Amino acid sequence: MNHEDENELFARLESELAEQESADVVDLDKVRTARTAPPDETSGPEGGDGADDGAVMVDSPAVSGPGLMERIRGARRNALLPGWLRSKPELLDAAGWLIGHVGHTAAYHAIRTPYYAANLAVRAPVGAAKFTGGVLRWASDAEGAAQRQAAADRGNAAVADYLKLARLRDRRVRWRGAVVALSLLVGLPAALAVHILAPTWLTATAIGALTLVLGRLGAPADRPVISRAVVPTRVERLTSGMVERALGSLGIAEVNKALAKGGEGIGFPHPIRQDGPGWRADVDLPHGVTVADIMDRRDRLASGLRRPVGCVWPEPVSDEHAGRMMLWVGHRPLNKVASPAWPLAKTGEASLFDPIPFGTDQRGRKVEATLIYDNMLIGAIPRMGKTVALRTLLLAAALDVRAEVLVWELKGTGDLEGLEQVAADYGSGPDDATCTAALSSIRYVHKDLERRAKVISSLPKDTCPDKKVTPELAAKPSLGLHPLVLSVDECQELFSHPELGKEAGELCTDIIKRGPALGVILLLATQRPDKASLPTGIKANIGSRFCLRVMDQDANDMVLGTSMYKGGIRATTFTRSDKGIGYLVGAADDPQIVRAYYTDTVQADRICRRARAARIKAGTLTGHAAGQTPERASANTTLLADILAVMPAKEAKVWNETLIERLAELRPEIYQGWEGEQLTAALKPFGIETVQVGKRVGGKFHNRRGITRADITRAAAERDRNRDAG
Ligand SMILES: Nc1ncnc2c1ncn2[C@@H]1O[C@H](COP(=O)(O)OP(=O)(O)OP(=O)(O)O)[C@@H](O)[C@H]1O
Repeated sequence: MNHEDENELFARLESELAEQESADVVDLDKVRTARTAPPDETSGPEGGDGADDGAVMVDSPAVSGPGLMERIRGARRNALLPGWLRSKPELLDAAGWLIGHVGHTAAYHAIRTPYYAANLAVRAPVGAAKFTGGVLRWASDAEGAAQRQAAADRGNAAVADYLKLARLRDRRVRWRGAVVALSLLVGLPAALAVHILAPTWLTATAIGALTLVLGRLGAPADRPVISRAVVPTRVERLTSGMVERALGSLGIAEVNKALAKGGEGIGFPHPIRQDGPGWRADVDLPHGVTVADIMDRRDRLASGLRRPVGCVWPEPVSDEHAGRMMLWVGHRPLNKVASPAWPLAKTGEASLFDPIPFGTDQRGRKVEATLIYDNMLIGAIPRMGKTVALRTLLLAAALDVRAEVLVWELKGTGDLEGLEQVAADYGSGPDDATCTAALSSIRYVHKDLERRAKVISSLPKDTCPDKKVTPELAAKPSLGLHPLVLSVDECQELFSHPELGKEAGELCTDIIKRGPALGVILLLATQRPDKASLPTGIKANIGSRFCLRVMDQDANDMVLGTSMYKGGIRATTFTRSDKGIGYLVGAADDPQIVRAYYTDTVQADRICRRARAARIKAGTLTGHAAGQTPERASANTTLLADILAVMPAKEAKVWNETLIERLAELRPEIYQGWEGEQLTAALKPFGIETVQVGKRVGGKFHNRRGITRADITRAAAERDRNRDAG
């Protein structure tokens, strides 16, 4: 393009730009320069305006991110001492193991000492012969015989060598013979002198020692006299190669691609190290692979590592990216490691305001749970350890003398019967009567929420600044703000009850929502964590969850919370023998794998006797345990009066549905939406049964469930009598 062309182009450009409404001012010199300058790497594909704005590259060559100080401040500090030295239980565990190991070895050999002695005595003659033969061979320079023979066999060519060797032998035999002769000359009379002059014990010790030495010498190399007290199991050290090999065996395409590239995609941000009784590897999985993908294949990973499944525990690292995996490989399967005793089993009291010992993690470290301001749901398939875990929490509650404990065990096997001696209310059985009583107990707790809320709101701000129960407030019996623990084992029996379930679910949901600040703790255990047996409100609001083995994703998420399965927290990976082992969510920031402490019914009974004695001393034994009628509440204290109000005296019997319609008109806030079964259940605690009521409607005769007015008046009179007497 010549100069004229260029001028024409810029003239046109100038006029076009002048026509634009925005009338942007363009620096023509710059545009000229841009045309003549070499193409700028930073300009975008559109050029034009971009040249002026200085388009930004997607990947800036400039170093960005936190500065030096920020990086130094954000750096992770390694612990001064190894984990096992900082954790008392781990230290005690290690010390206990060492003492046990040494003790076992000593006892093992002590028992076998007579056998070892006899064995050595039998072998001593062989040993003596071996010793004599050895001395003779040494004195006669037998070790050089082979060389001398070889030199002799080579004939004249090796005469000089032979003569040299023969001279060497003569010299050796001469001085070695002298040593032997001298030893005999001094040794034999010395031995004789010891035999005659020394006390018997010294002679016996000398003969014993000689026998042992000769016996040891006489033992064949392949049959040692002393057998091994412990056979160490060889645990192969975990290496990055093993981890990569195991990951490669999972059939995950991204991992295989990363490994095919030479392992570039799998990283190890920290060295693999010993962590408690196992190895810990921090692994950066290939891009796009999440820890959940690996956890899903835990059994295959274990196979790839050539370790039992119970030894292999991959976990996400919550404050890292989704591909950072903490792989812990134990020396022994978790379910084979002896479970430590519950720390409060023999002595001690508990405070529900402090963390209470609940179990241990894979590394044997104590895991605690704080019950106050919280609730807990425990779920699993049958026989995995729900009741045992619940019992541990209840035993801790029993050991806090301030706590009022209400125990409902709806299986009927008496797994929690030890707690009857401390419980303010107690019941065992899956029958309707127990479920009804449990519901009354729940109503009592629910009603108490209101009282507690009123007490707290009436307290001055300096006594109760956070508007919640504190240990100081709980210690004042006049306020009635002590911890109130309500537990329902096999709660599915109640929640899926055709008549009682709806009300129980609603009340428990309310207790879960309002109870924590008011010192009310709800503990639920279920073996059927499904929609029908676990009201949504409970599932959504419960704070802490412990999920032992379950069979599918739905049950997992029902207990642990929505999306836990997707996040890799999968109680489905536990095996049949992982009893008492589960995911504990909510007790700490991250989900933890915990083996709950195990206490059997005999131990539980003993602990409860201790707790009862402490409660008697503190004057806090109440209700059922104290032989009093437990405090329970009926569905509605005004129900009887309400029914009498809507059922005129001339009407002897009325259908449930008609009664509900009238009640709903009277008090819609209470009775709206009630169903016939709910009314039946609400009347049960008063001892009122529904009956068949026949009625003609539109010329047709209908028979439906209904209520007799006489029953209501009788129940109301009885209640009033009791009230007056009380
Ligand atoms: N923490 C534990 N450590 C070792 N073994 C345990 C542990 N918890 C439970 N077990 C074993 O599992 C068995 C069943 O426990 P538990 O009765 O608590 O199960 P469950 O889930 O409540 O059963 P179900 O659903 O039938 O009531 C116990 O008898 C015990 O042998």
